[in-house]
Amino acid sequence: MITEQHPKAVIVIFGATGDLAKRKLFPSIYRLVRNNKIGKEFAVVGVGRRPLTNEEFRHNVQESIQSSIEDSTETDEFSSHFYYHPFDVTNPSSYNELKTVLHELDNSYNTEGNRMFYLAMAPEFFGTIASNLKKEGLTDTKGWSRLVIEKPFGHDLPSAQTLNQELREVFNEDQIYRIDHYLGKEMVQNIEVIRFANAIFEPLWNNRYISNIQITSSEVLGVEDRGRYYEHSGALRDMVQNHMLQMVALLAMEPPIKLATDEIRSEKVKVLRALRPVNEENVSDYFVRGQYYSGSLFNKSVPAYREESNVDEQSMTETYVAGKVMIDNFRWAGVPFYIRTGKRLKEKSTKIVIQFKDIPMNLYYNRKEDLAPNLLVIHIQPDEGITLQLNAKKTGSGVYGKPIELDYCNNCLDGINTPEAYEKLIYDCMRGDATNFTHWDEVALSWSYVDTISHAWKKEKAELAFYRAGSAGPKEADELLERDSFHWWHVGDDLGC
Ligand SMILES: NC(=O)C1=CN([C@@H]2O[C@H](COP(=O)(O)OP(=O)(O)OC[C@H]3O[C@@H](n4cnc5c(N)ncnc54)[C@H](OP(=O)(O)O)[C@@H]3O)[C@@H](O)[C@H]2O)C=CC1
Ligand SMILES: O=C1O[C@H](COP(=O)(O)O)[C@@H](O)[C@H](O)[C@H]1O
Repeated sequence: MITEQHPKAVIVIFGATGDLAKRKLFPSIYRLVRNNKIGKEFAVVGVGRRPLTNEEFRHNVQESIQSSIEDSTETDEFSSHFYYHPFDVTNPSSYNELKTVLHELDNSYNTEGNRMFYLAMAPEFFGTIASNLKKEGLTDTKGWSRLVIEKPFGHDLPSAQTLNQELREVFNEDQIYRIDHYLGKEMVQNIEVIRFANAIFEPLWNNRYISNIQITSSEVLGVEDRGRYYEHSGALRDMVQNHMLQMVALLAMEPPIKLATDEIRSEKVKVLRALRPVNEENVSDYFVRGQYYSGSLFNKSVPAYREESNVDEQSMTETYVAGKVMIDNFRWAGVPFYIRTGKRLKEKSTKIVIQFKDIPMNLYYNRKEDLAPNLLVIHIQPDEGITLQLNAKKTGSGVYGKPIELDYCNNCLDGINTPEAYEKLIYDCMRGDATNFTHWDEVALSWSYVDTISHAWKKEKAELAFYRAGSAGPKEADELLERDSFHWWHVGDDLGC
């Protein structure tokens, strides 16, 4: 049930001394308060093992929100809603004390027994925390109890199934909010509106008019201090299994009968069910994996992946993936969805390009040149907007055409400060709107698609395409499209913001 504005709750953050809490969660809660999305009826309890006092914890919270502060007089009031409760989450006896704390805060902040348990910790703790919450009665409350879990949700289908069973012993599916922060991004949410609110696109949104769709998510950062995690994950599990396949699903799904959580999720599930499986024999026809070697970015030398800390010097982990995803259904048969994502690339950019088929005959364009295709570009980040590439008459005499771009920039408009993905998702969870969280069926189907690829790669150890840090990725990713007579588009670099 979606509740109205100003939801009330006690938010328990497990992992409150960690990186995610500091960089994303505290600032997001701050912005929700500042923007009057949540009122005074909330409290946050941080859990971690470090022995901090409430004052020290509040100081950390204040530090983390520095860049979002508009009025510094508000920060003491804001941080006074934060409490710290140190314990080791594997110790069952500590949960009873937490229960008492939550009960007191429910009363002091009039939160009506509503509780959000946010697991910002390594996934091996998820099952233990959930079962202790139940055993010690923290979920027995007169309000709602919701569990928010961070990725990774398992590392393959069997481990995800085990984790899901553990969680489902305590929480129903509709109490579990699996975060995919891409679903909180403004322009990812805009995909549905662009598609379903525009008469000019929806009739063309199929294999009769679209030749291919390209989704690129490129990063400048390397693995930073996450080598230990990333070695077992790689770009396929870290980005493709979740964010990239979610974008594919949103682009390819049928219009839902209404904008309700279950309807949208069920349309996404149908897309994931229609993904053409890749197997050991054909994996190299569909997917390329790469790893960066040393190079330079913004005039600074950067090391190879194999030289990063906590990374094996013979590592075969992919830091780059390019793939051709086929959706075998009526709407999309024959239309490749090309995806690519990688670390240490030359720019930070997430973009979707929809390339329409050429018109049947070229009357206007310079005959020696290829006709410029119509492109619809959805700029996800850092710029947010839409570009439509059309053909228009070249000024002057003659009947020559030239490609022109119609740009709309979402984050250039005065006064518009796009909310952070986490800000929106925390708010959605507090209001009970699970639309932009992933349902178990989506997670399971994505894992089963990705698992066959990683099994195939394990067997064929040799195929790893190396690319220079600071480059656009391995040439093998270009060849993947060239085989289909396409190429990656690099369009509308910025929207003039
Ligand atoms: N950081 C990011 O940008 C992103 C992170 N994630 C996911 O979010 C989760 C957290 O990531 P991140 O914040 O980076 O991790 P960190 O390693 O920075 O933080 C881990 C947190 O867990 C706490 N912790 C660890 N063991 C215990 C224990 N036994 N009992 C109580 N607390 C414990 C630590 O507290 P203490 O040391 O005080 O015990 C710390 O607060 C991970 O699942 C990660 O994959 C997902 C997307 C992005
Ligand atoms: O989930 C993850 O996403 C980030 C990229 O997110 P973005 O919002 O900056 O595009 C990625 O760096 C990280 O490895 C991955 O775990």
